[in-house]
Amino acid sequence: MMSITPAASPAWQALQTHAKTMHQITLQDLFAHDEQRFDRFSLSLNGLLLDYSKNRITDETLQLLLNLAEATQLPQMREALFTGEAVNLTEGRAALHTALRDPRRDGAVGGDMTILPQIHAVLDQMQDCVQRIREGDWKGFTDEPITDVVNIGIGGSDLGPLMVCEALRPYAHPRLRMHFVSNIDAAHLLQALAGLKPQTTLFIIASKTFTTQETLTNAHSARRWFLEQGGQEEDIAKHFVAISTNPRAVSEFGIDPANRFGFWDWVGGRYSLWSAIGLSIAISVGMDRFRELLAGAHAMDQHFRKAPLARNMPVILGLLGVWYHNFLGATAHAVLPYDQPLHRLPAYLQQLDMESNGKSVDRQGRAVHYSTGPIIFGEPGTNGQHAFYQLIHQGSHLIPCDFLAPCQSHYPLGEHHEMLLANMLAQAEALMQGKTQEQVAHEMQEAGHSPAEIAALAPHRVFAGNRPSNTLLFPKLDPKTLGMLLALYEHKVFVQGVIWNINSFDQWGVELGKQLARQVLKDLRQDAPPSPHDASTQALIQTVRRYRQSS
Ligand SMILES: O=P(O)(O)OC[C@H]1O[C@](O)(CO)[C@@H](O)[C@@H]1O
Repeated sequence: MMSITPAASPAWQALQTHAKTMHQITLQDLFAHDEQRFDRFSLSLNGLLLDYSKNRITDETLQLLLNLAEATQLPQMREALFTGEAVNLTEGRAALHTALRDPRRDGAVGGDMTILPQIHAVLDQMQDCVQRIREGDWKGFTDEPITDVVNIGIGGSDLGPLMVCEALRPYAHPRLRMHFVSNIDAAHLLQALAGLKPQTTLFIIASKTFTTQETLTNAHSARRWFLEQGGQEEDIAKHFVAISTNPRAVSEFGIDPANRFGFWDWVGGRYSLWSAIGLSIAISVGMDRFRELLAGAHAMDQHFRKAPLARNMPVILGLLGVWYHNFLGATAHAVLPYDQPLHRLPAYLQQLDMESNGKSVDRQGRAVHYSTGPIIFGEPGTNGQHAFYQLIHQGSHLIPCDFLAPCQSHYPLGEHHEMLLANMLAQAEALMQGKTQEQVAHEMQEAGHSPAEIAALAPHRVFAGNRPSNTLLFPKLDPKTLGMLLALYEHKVFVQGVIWNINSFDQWGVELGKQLARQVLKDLRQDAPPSPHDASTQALIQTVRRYRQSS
């Protein structure tokens, strides 16, 4: 573990010096002088290709970044992650999501022989439930098969399962419709329930803690809806299952203990789709596909654990992010899937990355004096092109981008997919190459513009270029590939957390708002006595009370 801060290490300082020279060199120059650039700066694993050649790096940059990884003890921390050390030190816990996708039914995880049998027992329990639902043997209270599954959860108990169910929709069971309710705004629950029949609906209450306000409130409202629509108390067992580490709270809610799928405190919420939290995924695509998803993640785990740092995909992605973020002044990172089924990937990655690395205190509790986690945003292409790409191309921020696409679509239709891919490749090229004032002037001249028009308009049409991106290409978005992709990002986030010497596995920053909301909820009641708030919050509370009184 680092005793000096990473920024004080010689490796960090060498990168700072190097960054000054790299400010003078453009990507266009780097490509012009190096025909082997793609070969040297690309990696592939089981068909997943990472092209990182369009980054503002040289061999020296990479070497210096690798030195930083060694100086911050990345190899040792990586081993600590896989062997179940308490890497989440503020909560005194391991972060063993990698064990969830370990295919071995027994054996040791860091010396512990109990973990793998427990994981596989829950997978077997899931398999039984999934099979019964998919084959129509899990019957509702009128003896009809289940047609609709409503996952009630939030954060990691929603974003991962929802994103994967959307991504793998081509593999979905034709009878089963999946619904996801996360927001405490009743619009979400009521819209999901509209049109559902209680006798053919199964609710999955997904909450690691089973104390989360949004999930518990939605779960109780769903339970009331079920009873009001004709279900009886004794039918709850057929229509409600829970996924939680908290058996007591599950029983108190009234769910049959046999319908609880457990997991463990060493599974972080945002790393939990591989656990029973993935039940909705398994119901939708089947247990074999769910196991393929796990197998893909496991393949990436093996690669991350064993490949040399210089040829290691998550390490390379993590180091590139550190390079831009800490040495070239980037503050954001765009994730741009050119695949509509991956439309929730950016939202999922927001939690994975920003909840993990949005920290400003290091592992020793000291304030950090360097930037940590970037702002993650994105949308599927080509939609994003017509929204925020303007800023990426011509704005004043440096925003490294990840482009992702399958080369074959599950939805072949005319030339749609070729057009989609052409747009993605063109965007990455445009960001890198840009367009000079001379090129613009020449084009305008050819189009018949006058010299005055050219002088006035050309500066607005110039693209500086030199804007970096990674491209991830794969044959098709199947469960295994998706598993690899998601584990790739998990490990990238881990790598960055190690370099920044922060704990990527806690999330204390979400607590204060939750705590204050309890008091504000009381204060919103019409007859609430005044309680201390700042003038702004006080006035807003009064306004809400006034507006809620008027019809
Ligand atoms: O699964 P739970 O315990 O309901 O928590 C949901 C989410 O809430 C958080 O704790 C943040 O509020 C996330 O980390 C977690 O994924």
